[in-house]
Amino acid sequence: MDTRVRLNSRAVAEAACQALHDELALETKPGLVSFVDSGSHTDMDAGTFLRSIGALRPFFTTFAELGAQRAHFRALELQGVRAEAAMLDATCGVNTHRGAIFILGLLCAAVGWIYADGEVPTANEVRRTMLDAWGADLARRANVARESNGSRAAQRFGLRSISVEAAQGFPVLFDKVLPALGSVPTDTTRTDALFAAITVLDDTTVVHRGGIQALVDVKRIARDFLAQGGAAATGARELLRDLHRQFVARRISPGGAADMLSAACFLQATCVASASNALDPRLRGDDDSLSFPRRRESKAQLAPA
Ligand SMILES: CC(C)(COP(=O)(O)OP(=O)(O)OC[C@H]1O[C@@H](n2cnc3c(N)ncnc32)[C@H](O[C@H]2O[C@H](COP(=O)(O)OP(=O)(O)OP(=O)(O)O)[C@@H](O)[C@H]2O)[C@@H]1O)[C@@H](O)C(=O)NCCC(=O)NCCS
Ligand SMILES: Nc1ncnc2[nH]cnc12
Repeated sequence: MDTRVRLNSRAVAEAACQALHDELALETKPGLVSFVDSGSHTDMDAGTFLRSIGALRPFFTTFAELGAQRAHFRALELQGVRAEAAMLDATCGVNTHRGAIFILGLLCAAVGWIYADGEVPTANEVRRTMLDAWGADLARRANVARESNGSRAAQRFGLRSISVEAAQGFPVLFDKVLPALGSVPTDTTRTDALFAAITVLDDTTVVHRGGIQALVDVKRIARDFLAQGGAAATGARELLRDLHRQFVARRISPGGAADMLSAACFLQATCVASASNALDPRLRGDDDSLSFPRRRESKAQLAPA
């Protein structure tokens, strides 16, 4: 009997879209868009995000397949540029998911790579695969200045941009946000995971919209929130509503932290705690999905030059 695990790239993409939906659906996120309101944003609402998620689904499928094919970073980059264009097309030019495309694109590709090895992904393995396969390219582009809000803020204040986070293997995501989300995510743990991201992330969206003092303030606010017991504490609902009002009054939106939450939800759904755990049957490739023989070479050797 063939016991190899196979890649179902469409199921990986579905997990990515579900993760984006889970983040959107979480209510009373400070300054962020949900089904309740548009937070600090005047140019987008939940409908804008839903259109964006719908447009991104096929791109996540391709990211997973590119990873399975051991694609060079340049191919991922091109796919990311195309996904951004599709997002802007679906949202009439509004940036809903630029950060999420970058992070989830890399994670989908790493998950695809691991399935192509005939293995079940664990979070550690996803991180290691991403760095082994594309770490050198991520490092090379990490400090390249761009004409973007994020890059300008990072250069001006010496911040850890999304590109630096990626080059270092997303330490905020793997070391802070994913553990805070826990093995059985609930609205309480999703909220705490979001705040865990805010405590440490140099969120350039916050800086672009509110200045550097806003970043200092939101990190302190998030630390205080968690120190008081987080979303499970008595009175947390009221406190969250109050924080939401404060962020909206200052037009602050921690969009980068929201992307970290989506990425953690994706990892939680696609990865097993250890390779011996049972695999979510939806992620098994039992239809026309890609199937690959187990490879023994190192990932670095398999990556095209
Ligand atoms: C590498 C790119 C993602 C470009 O990144 P860059 O650093 O140049 O800056 P931005 O163009 O500003 O985009 C970065 C987005 O990442 C999120 N983010 C911010 N800080 C961090 C951080 N420290 N770590 C991780 N992630 C972070 C954030 O995304 C969220 O906020 C967006 C909404 O913000 P908003 O203010 O409403 O909109 P703006 O357009 O910025 O402002 P206005 O004009 O409206 O006022 C929302 O998208 C959230 O997702 C940052 O926006 C990338 O563009 C790139 O290189 N792409 C090419 C593809 C590629 O290479 N792919 C590789 C494989 S996947
Ligand atoms: N819910 C949300 N609101 C605003 N910006 C975001 N970026 C990612 N998710 C977001």
